[in-house]
Amino acid sequence: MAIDLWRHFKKGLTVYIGIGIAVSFLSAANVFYFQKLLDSFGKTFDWSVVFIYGLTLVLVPLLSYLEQKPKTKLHNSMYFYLKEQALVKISKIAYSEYLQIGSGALLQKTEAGAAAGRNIHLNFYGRLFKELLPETLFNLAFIAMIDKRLIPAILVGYLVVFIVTNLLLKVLRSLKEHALVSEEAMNSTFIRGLTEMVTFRINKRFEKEIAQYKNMSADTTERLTKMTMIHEFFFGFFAVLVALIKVAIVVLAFTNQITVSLGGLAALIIYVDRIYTPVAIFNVIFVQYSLDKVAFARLNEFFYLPEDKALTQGDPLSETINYITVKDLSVILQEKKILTDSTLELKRGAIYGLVGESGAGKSTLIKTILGLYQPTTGAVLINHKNLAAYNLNDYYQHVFYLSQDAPIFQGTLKENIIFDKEIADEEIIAVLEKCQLGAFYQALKGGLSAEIGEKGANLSGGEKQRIAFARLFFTNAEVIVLDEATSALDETTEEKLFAAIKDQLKNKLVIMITHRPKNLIYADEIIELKKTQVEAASS
Ligand SMILES: Nc1ncnc2c1ncn2[C@@H]1O[C@H](COP(=O)(O)OP(=O)(O)OP(=O)(O)O)[C@@H](O)[C@H]1O
Repeated sequence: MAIDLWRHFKKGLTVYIGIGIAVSFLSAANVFYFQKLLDSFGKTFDWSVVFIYGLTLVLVPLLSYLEQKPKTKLHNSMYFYLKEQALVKISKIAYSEYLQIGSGALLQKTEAGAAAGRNIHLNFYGRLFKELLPETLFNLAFIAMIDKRLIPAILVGYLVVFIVTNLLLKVLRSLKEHALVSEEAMNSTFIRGLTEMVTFRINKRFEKEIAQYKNMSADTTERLTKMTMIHEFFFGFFAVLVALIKVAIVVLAFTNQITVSLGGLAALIIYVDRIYTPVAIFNVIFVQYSLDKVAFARLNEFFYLPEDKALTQGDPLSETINYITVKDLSVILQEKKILTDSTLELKRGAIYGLVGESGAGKSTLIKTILGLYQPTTGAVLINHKNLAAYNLNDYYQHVFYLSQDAPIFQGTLKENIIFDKEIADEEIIAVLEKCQLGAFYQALKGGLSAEIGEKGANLSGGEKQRIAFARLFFTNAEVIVLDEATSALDETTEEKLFAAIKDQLKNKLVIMITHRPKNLIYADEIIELKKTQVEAASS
């Protein structure tokens, strides 16, 4: 899926470019009528010329003001739209691809890519079509109306300006490229430092990290300063070049080598600025464009990553899930055999305790049952029909899953328990009591609206697990998957929690991964997973 900003912002871009073309035309026409006025000075007085001159003069600032609205709208919405699309992509991306992208790197990629996408469409192509091209063409057309013979000389001027400025900009480009690379490296060091506070502090890594950041920042500052100086030199140099052309025109006119009226001469001097400035601007924005293209291409690579089509395609699943069968299942991930020929028969109404040494593949088995990983061979059957034939979004209506990683997200306590369901506060509070979180809730400032930090910072591991567990009371799913969901709880709390959820688990198909043999008393059947093989054992 490539992002087509042209199509999405067609209306805004058309208005923006349309107004720009009108402004360019009116500015060029204004000089033309100014020349007419000068040439008729002291001879005739034509009201219509004065009127058009005045009108072109007044309309330019008016339209320039109106242009600010589509421009500002596009500037913000293009950037936000690209980031919104990154969220849409994450919602559909294949799980195995998702695992390969680091969240820090993705954050950087989307920030830089969204800004680059906006620059390419608005600041490069937008400016080219609304300003640079029309300004050049309209002004050339009006110059031709003064004297056609000037056009070839102006075109030679273009060539000279283009070649000279291009040479300078090659240096600018290489500097910008290096500055971008060092800025990226700085950002990763920065993000790493902010997110890995505890690991870096205990391992005494911060000193090195800060020194590294300091060095990089000095280096980048140096490059950015150099870049600005070349920028400024470029515009200064360009201004001298245009000044020389203006002097040449005056000399040619005064030595009668070109025949031109006084008004024509004044107009020519103004036109020279207007026809050469777009070349200079083009050269500068082209350098930025070629760099932005790289950042935007990187974001597009992310947009092209495979999506999990099974999320929306396939048969609907409305009937209750009574059976989950794992049949001759093998899973290979990154050329590593994780599961081999595993076979299991699971029924609704039973709790299955899934055990096995660390790395045996318990989570991988669960994730394959959840449709996150695809079987390499064999299949997962839902009510005796291949899971691959079903639409996963429908399947997830029937599934409740607590992962072994921190299951808390940034948001309020209430959101973390019921997501966007509508449930009375008293009901939620009663569930918190059942989940052994009564005292925690009483002490919490802000109650259910209290903000819980990213990944549940400020909460103990056990509190996080119990909050996530509270979700179980608000689900209608008949398949319950608990992946070491109580590993951080002490035995007494865990016992109380299991006693409280007993009724919730009745008539459900429950798969419970656990490393604690004691927890197996809750299981009707124990499944022992050995490395690369699943074996069903008796309860
Ligand atoms: N996406 C992946 N790509 C490659 N290898 C993976 C992937 N996910 C897991 N593995 C590997 O598969 C093996 C099984 O991992 P898994 O997490 O399923 O084991 P587990 O039995 O749940 O372990 P634990 O009890 O420690 O949580 C491990 O060796 C792990 O490194």
